[in-house]
Amino acid sequence: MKPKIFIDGEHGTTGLQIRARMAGRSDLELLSIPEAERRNAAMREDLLNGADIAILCLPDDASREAVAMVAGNNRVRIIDTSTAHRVAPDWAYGFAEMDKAQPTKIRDARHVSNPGCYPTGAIGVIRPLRQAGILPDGYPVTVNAVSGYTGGGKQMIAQIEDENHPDRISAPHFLYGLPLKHKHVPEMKMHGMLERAPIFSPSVGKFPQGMIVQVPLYLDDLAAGATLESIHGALVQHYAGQSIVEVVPLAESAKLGRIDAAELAGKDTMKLFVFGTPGGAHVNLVALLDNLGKGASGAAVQNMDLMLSA
Ligand SMILES: NC(=O)C1=CN([C@@H]2O[C@H](COP(=O)(O)OP(=O)(O)OC[C@H]3O[C@@H](n4cnc5c(N)ncnc54)[C@H](OP(=O)(O)O)[C@@H]3O)[C@@H](O)[C@H]2O)C=CC1
Ligand SMILES: CC(=O)N[C@@H](CCC(=O)OP(=O)(O)O)C(=O)O
Repeated sequence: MKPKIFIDGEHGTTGLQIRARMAGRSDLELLSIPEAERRNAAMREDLLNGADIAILCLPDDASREAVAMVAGNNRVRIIDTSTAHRVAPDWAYGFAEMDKAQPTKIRDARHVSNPGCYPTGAIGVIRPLRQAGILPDGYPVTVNAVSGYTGGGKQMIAQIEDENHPDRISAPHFLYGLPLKHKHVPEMKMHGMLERAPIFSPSVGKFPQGMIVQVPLYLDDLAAGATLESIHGALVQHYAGQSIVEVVPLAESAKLGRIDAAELAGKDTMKLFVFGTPGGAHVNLVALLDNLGKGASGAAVQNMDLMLSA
């Protein structure tokens, strides 16, 4: 029998992209709710309970409600794309490349939380350096990022694309999260293995999909002897043997004059760069991804496939 998959929130930004990735998959049976019934709790509860894997593409509160709807049903496994369960100890964090043991944890989990888009980039560059002993305890990490506007879901898409929207956003690029309490900070801290919460400054650009996450570091505040090469080497070693996260060779990065935030739009991969001048004092770690690809829907499908491989 084919595994039954229900995407709760399938008519939203993340849900639609997951559905598009599943189109043409003859190995799955997709359970679907008509768009007009998307908030019909009784119908959702039936579909959730009829699924082998339910993928939640909902706001945090609605995700918690959906999990409660299947609480008595041990058969249903869940992938939650919201922030609701990303630091919950009994949920597997769905970033398969962050640790050698992670694919097995995801494969065998009943509950998987899909990582945030920004944390995928930040954890992607920070965690390998923590594990390699290069980024010391207590280092004051900062994370600066720009996202495509689809990261704000249907509401922000309308604010940017609809010229008649009452709360229209016309800025070509804007900062937000200004009180420095963004909902992604706890997962960056936990899964980045950081002692101190990073200072996270997000922004949005007037392009639909794509993301740049930057983590600049002072070399002389890292472990003794840290260089561009040793940092790059730690990333290369960490990501050896998989095909989703690419660590761009130092020589190639050195030739780049600029990074295009939308370069990986439509792709489910992530590129990591190490920038700086040999012998210089600073290094800038950069992650490039699609906020809806490896940052959301691509990762959800990757996690679903891992879970189905159990
Ligand atoms: N967009 C992105 O880049 C990323 C998003 N995520 C996360 O994915 C989740 C979904 O985000 P996104 O797709 O962008 O959001 P959207 O607003 O685009 O879509 C959410 C969908 O959920 C529906 N919905 C809202 N409340 C309920 C409810 N109580 N019961 C049933 N359905 C409901 C919405 O319906 P309606 O149209 O009626 O509001 C809509 O169809 C969020 O938790 C978000 O944080 C994670 C990573 C990246
Ligand atoms: C541009 C924008 O608004 N981005 C969202 C994050 C993307 C998202 O909703 O994803 P998570 O579920 O990972 O939070 C935000 O900053 O709240």
